[in-house]
Amino acid sequence: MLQDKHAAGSLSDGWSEPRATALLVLQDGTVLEGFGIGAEGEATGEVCFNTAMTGYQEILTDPSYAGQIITFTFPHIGNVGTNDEDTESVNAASSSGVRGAILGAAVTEPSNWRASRHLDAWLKARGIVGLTGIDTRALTALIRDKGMPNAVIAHDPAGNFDIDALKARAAGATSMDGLDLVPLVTSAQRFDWLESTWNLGEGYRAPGEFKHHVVAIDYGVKRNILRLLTRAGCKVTVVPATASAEDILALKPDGVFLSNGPGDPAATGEYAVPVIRKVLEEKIPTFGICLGHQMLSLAVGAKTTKMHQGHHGANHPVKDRTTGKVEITSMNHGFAVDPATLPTNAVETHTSLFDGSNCGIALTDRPAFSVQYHPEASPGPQDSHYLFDRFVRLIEDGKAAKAA
Ligand SMILES: NC(=O)CC[C@H](N)C(=O)O
Repeated sequence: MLQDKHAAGSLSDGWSEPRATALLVLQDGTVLEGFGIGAEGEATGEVCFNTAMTGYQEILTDPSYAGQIITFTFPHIGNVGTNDEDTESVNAASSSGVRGAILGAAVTEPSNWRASRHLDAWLKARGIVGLTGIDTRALTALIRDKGMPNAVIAHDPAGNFDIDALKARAAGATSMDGLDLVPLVTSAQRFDWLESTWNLGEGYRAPGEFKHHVVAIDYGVKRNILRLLTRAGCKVTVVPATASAEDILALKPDGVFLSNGPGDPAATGEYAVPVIRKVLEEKIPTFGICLGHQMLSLAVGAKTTKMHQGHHGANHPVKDRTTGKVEITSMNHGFAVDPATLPTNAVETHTSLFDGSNCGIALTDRPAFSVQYHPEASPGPQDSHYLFDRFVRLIEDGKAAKAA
């Protein structure tokens, strides 16, 4: 299993191995040696494992990972480099997403026609501290057994580390429980999403072609969600997580979207729930993804709990109980809605086939539904794109009912 060469505080045996330029120090005092990549310095956060085999740039730029360090179970990360399109964060503040990256194999020279930058330089530019050469299988097994630990990654090309101090910082790191991390990643101001540069043909809509107006509450929204809402015919206005219900209603939305985002949903719910309750009172069609799902669930009175190891990957099977169909989904969450706490006006529509956890709800007395996983994927399979059409149908039904 994991070796702790540093139990006695010495850095290496002094002659047989190249000197470590980065250390991963877990809260229980376990120390793993590796080679630093990306930004130098230290990163502290909760370590979770992601099992996706592709899409590392989208994963590393998903604002939902703020406050976390990702260990990739797929060993070869970085071999297609990075590019200018696969960034999921929407605004500059979202560069404060994931804090650290743990990789198995050393990063090779990029080999892909889209690559514009080596992963190492890209990580450095985004301030993400990384290390390679870690036994990520053993680390994943440890997380599976003990849950997601807090940890510090320290990267120093000279290999000078104060191990006792690092151990103390890892042990003293703030728990994710109770942390509202949305302020780190939400947009500072309202804006209309009119990204034209992504368009490569199919799905593009010029501003005049939009059929519906959706207000997206930005708890850390991913770019591909905005793209898919746009593709479904919606003009999207993104508002900060702190926008009041009055601000949102003044925009006269046909639908409201509750985005994904980082941290403990219960903490964000303190200010998000009252806003969502007012939107629901107005019977505005509402769709939530991940943190947005947790916010809708909290708004109707359900509870969220912290998961043992969370779900982070691109191959999670989920059953849509309304159709009986199984979809392979993209997931990234460390908290879950406790289905036993759902009120009678909320039904569980989706369930994880890995562990039976709640993956979606729909309200019976309001036009609102949400899913715990990421139907926009990015990365991941596109099985769940149908949910964007489901949202648009809800909007169209709402408009038809108003007109009648
Ligand atoms: N992707 C997300 O929106 C994550 C939601 C929440 N921060 C969780 O970990 O459960």
